[in-house]
This record gives sequence, C-alpha cells and structure tokens, in this order.
Amino acid sequence: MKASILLEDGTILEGISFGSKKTIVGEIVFNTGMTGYEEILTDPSYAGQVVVMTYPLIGNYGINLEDKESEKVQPKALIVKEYINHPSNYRSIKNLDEYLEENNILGVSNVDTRMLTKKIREKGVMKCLITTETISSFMKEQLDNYTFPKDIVSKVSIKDKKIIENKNSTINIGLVDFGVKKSIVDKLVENGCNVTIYPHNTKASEILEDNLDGLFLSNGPGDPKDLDNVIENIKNLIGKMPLYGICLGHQLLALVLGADTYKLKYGHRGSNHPVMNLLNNKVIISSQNHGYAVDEKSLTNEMEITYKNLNDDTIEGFMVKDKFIKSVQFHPEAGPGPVDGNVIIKEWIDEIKNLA
Ligand SMILES: NC(=O)CC[C@H](N)C(=O)O
Repeated sequence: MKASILLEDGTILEGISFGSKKTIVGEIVFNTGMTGYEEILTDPSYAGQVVVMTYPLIGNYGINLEDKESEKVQPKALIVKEYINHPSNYRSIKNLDEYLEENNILGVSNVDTRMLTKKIREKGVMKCLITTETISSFMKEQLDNYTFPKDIVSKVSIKDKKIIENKNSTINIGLVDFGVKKSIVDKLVENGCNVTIYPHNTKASEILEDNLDGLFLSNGPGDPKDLDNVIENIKNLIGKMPLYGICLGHQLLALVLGADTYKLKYGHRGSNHPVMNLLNNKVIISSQNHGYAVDEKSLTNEMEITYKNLNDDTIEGFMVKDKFIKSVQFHPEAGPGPVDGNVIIKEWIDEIKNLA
C-alpha cells in the first residue's frame, strides 16, 4: 500500500507502507546509526517524532524484545530506504513489520532517505504528516495547525513510584523519570545501587524524605523549557544531594542553574558522535539523541564545561563542583551505540560510595 509524506515546506514524497496503516502528524528527525533501530524505536525521547533512518537497510536483524528501551514503540512513524522483511539473526523472534503493526505504528519504505535527510539538514527539523490515504486539504490544515505537545513528558513518565532493590546494596539512588531508557536503570543496578524511580512531577519534599545518596534526572522527549514546574521543583533539590543529569536531565539542570537552552537546527541523533572530555583531553565516541542544547554563552560562573561535541563544538557536559552537580548531553548508557561512556556512570557511583 502507498504511503505519502507531506512536509511542512510543501514537499510530498511517496513510499510503500509497512506496519500500521493510518494518518499521523509529528516532527521529522533523522538518525545516522547503522544499527540500533529497536533501541531507537523504544526510546521515549522520540515520543511525538517521526524517525528517518539514514542507514539504507532496516529490518535485517529483526526484533528480539531484549534490546528494547521501554515497553512500546515511541516515535509516531519510521521512514526507511529499504525495509527487509526476512530477518536473519539468532535472537530475532519477529520482523519489524509485525512489531510496528502490533504497536499501531506506521512504517514507510522505498523513500529516498538521502534526499530527505539533506532537506532536513538544510531547512531544519520540520512538522510532517504521513498517510496511507490520499492527501486532502483537511490533512494540509491538520499539518498547519499541529504543534508539538507541551505535556509529552507526562505521557511517557512512570505513574507511580517504583523501587528496585539490589541485594546487599547500601547505596540508594533516585531517578526522576521524564521518559527514562531502560539502559539507564540497568546501568545503575549493574553498579550495585538500589534504585527508586519517581514520576516526573514528584515533589522535591517527597524525594528528600527518602534519604537518597544521589539523584539522577533522566532523558526524555520535548523542549526542556516546557517543564516549568519540574524546573521549580529541582531548584529545591540543588545542594541537598549529588545530582546527575542525562540529556533532558542535563538541559533541565542548566535551566535550573540560570543558563539557557536552544533548539538545534537538526539535532544530534546517532551512534558515533565524538565528544572531548575537557578534563583529560580524551575523546569518546558517544550515542546521542537530542534536538535541544545548552547555550554556552548563557553559562553562569559556577558551571564548568566538561565535554564538548567535536562536530559542532556544542556543550556536551558540565559540572558545578560545590553543588555536586554533573551532567552530560550524550548517552553514557549507550543503548544503542558505543559503550565508551558507561564508565561515567560507574565513576559517579564510585564517588557517591566514597561520600556515603
Ligand atoms: N534524549 C533526550 O533526553 C532528549 C532531550 C530533549 N528532548 C531534546 O531533544 O534535546
């Protein structure tokens, strides 16, 4: 069945649908990873977006249900050049078409993803509508009227507090869930922590009651500036315990400390972004997925830059020593991508163990 893609700039592209048949509107972004479609599809930071994979063959290793980063497919649609419907991998239990269908998510194949990616690079991320029906004037209006949902974090965050006990552990780490990836939770558990996961809107006073040794602020979808209440809430946690932010958590900490964030033209989404650790001049290759960044010009005196992106010199991490705050824009937990950054989580936990 045919699927049509209508971009905000009026471009219409045609492809072949797989997965679910429907009409959706979302923000179109591209990911340059050669593998990792299962982790990308289940990363809640992609909620509300349409993901174009620049790697031309997608589906070839199927779906295994062990690599997933959350319980459902998060983006609204997936666009690929060539969809492979006969996966070959010993872990695969189903193909991508069935998986998208089960999750009621639209896939489009046979699209010139190279041209589409160039367009997004030139014009920036755009709104788009995708339909398996014929594009109508009503759909064009639907696209014009669309705005990215400001309450998207509340849709992907856990609803009730959850505690993961780790036998023999005495380290208690909290994790505020703005759409957390499973890999972050796994890394905390692997490093021997008890983990308490909090809904995004949990009051600071409630978190403080739990006697934590440190608190993680997770990744998540959307614009950090849409989270006014969360920003006010985190202000009450500053200096009370060590804090660590990843991606959206990093952006929120910057806003809490009085710095600013802005929207990148087309974001960083992929598995091979080089970042320089400015404290030891070493480069690590990182997994990334973000559309916003912390504005270097807005940093306050107490904020020290710890990592920079070597592709475009944007900020990839900062710390405030006196307040025990650290954060990174990239994904040290990987999932998908290189594991160079895993050690960052371990080192933070080790620091906390020394403090405790
Ligand atoms: N992975 C994330 O946490 C993404 C953060 C934010 N939504 C952004 O796009 O920049």
